[in-house]
Amino acid sequence: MGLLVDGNWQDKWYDTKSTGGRFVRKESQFRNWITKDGQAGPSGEAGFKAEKGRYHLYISLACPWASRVLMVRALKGLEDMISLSIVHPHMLENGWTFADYPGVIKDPVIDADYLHQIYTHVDPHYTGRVTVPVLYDLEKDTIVNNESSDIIRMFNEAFDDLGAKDGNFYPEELQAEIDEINDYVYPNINNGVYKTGFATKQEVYEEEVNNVFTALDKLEERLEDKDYLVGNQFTEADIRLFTTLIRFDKVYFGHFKCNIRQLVDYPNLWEYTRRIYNMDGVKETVNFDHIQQHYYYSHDTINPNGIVPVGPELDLSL
Ligand SMILES: N[C@@H](CCC(=O)N[C@@H](CS)C(=O)NCC(=O)O)C(=O)O
Repeated sequence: MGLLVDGNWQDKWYDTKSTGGRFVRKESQFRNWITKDGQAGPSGEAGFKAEKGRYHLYISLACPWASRVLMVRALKGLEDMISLSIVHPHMLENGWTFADYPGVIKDPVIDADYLHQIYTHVDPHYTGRVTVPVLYDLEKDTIVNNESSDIIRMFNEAFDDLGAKDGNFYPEELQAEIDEINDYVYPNINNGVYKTGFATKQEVYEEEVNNVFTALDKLEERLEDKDYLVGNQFTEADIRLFTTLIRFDKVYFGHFKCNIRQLVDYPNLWEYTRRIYNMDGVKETVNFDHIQQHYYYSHDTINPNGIVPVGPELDLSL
């Protein structure tokens, strides 16, 4: 685990000392948008027109943020238009790597050993964390964007005229409600499990774990008489919640000590998770081996011996 400082890799764990035991996530730095006509998107510069074969995606199958992007790529049928690299599940002293492991897909750009080389390839003085997902422009040889919430919005529509599958996960009439639920789910659940697991003070942990379960209780209620979070149709809000929920009992319950209840104890949330898991193309984006290997083996401050648990067994059938 580490970061780049002026282009130099440093092996360092997250700093929670300066924040009173709290994990504070940094903003992603590459924020350009692929658009239908190459005009600038909501942030960044123009010049990234949607074209088949021009863009490449780096992901980790373990990562819930990268998995959102992989999921939308599958749901929109973009596999033949946007190529893919998958990193090794273990993120250790060199960060994400392309070392051999079942499921790893190597880097086509510079045959990098480490993902941080892709970051310094486009910016030799980059300072910051080296995260997945990364959306790369093979034509301009640069990173377009490394923020999953942006990338899923571009995939939702930018390739529609080039043969992407039907389906709009951010329809105009539901945008306000989707934004509102995202603003609740992100701090309390998506990032809430990380704030719980990475807390280095008891009182911070307790505050965060209670937040996570208060939020799960609320969502359980919300799903009492509906199948999806917003407008009773499957939207981006569900995609963003799902990639955290599918990891919940396998890693967040044990490894991150989010253990007041298991997800299987919530009838509505558990059925909802299974419903989405069984949608066309979704289960292929979920790899429990990479998920468990990553968290339990990479975070040696939390689990120093790197023992990866065998359970729990999950029945994800409908
Ligand atoms: N806000 C980013 C977060 C991405 C992120 O933190 N990814 C994790 C993997 S789950 C990562 O690569 N972490 C490496 C690090 O923090 O050094 C997004 O949503 O794309």
